[in-house]
Amino acid sequence: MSKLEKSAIETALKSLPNWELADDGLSIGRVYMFGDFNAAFGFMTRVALMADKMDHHPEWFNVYNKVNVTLTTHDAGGVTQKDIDLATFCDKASSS
Ligand SMILES: C[C@H](O)[C@H](O)[C@H]1CNC2=NC(N)=NC(=O)C2=N1
Repeated sequence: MSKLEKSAIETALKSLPNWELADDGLSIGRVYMFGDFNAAFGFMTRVALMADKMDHHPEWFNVYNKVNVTLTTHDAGGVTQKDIDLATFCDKASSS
């Protein structure tokens, strides 16, 4: 899958308002806050199952109720449609 141009990433992020393009342009990221660790880990579990189905895995960091998610496509060396699709799923999974 090929790397998206910066303008295409910015267009896609209009539908993902809490996501930001990293300064180096190579990844997108978002911080999620949950009520407690149980809710945060439930989110991570839902995303992990989908990520494995997609064969596309997040870089993330969890402390208690906070999850920092970074998405990039290593194989392409930047952001691809797979990152946009997984970010869209993360947003859905964060409210289910
Ligand atoms: C062999 C396997 O398909 C690849 O290594 C997959 C696994 N998961 C991946 N996840 C992410 N985020 N980027 C990749 O390029 C990637 N590649």
